Amino acid sequence: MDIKTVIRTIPNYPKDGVMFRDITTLWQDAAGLRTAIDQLVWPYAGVRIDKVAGIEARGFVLGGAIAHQLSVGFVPVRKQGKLPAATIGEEYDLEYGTDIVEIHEDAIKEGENILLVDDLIATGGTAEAAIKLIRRAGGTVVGAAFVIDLPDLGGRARVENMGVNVRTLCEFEGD
Ligand SMILES: O=P(O)(O)OC[C@H]1O[C@H](OP(=O)(O)OP(=O)(O)O)[C@H](O)[C@@H]1O
Ligand SMILES: Nc1ncnc2[nH]cnc12
Repeated sequence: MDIKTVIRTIPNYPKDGVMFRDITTLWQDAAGLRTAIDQLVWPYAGVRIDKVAGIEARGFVLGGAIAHQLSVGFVPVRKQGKLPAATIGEEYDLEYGTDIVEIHEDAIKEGENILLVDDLIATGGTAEAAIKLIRRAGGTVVGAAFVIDLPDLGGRARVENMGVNVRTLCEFEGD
């Protein structure tokens, strides 16, 4: 099945000029969700993965399903102030201003292999911050998996320049 055909586009959301790629229409399609999870996971067959890290909020849905499929644990990468125990954080740039993502400081152990998961990569700023966090915690990022790539925004190259292998399932040009 063609994953791209079940991703809905909402023009001018959340603001004028943005073509919002809405993955909820893929999630609500049983075949679409199953296909996306299977296609994201199969390249990592035979690769040692100790945990999946998923980025808030849409990366939680996909990352949770992938962790289950791989029979490994899941680490939430959350926006600042949402995690209850001691955290480490990393700042990243937004279009206007900055934000911070955090993980629990005991979520990843030295030497663990981590697969990073999110729904979409745009500028790559969020993924870059998550990779820095995982590395600071002692983890090795063995791959970064996304359903959607917005290639015009350069995120894939940014993450690959950090030495991380990137897997994406479809591209939307012109964002
Ligand atoms: O590559 P980037 O330019 O960093 O953008 C990609 C990020 O933006 C979206 O999340 P958003 O920050 O909108 O949060 P949400 O999932 O909580 O809505 C998306 O789910 C990625 O996490
Ligand atoms: N165009 C877009 N659609 C959905 N999520 C996004 N995150 C950043 N850009 C996006």
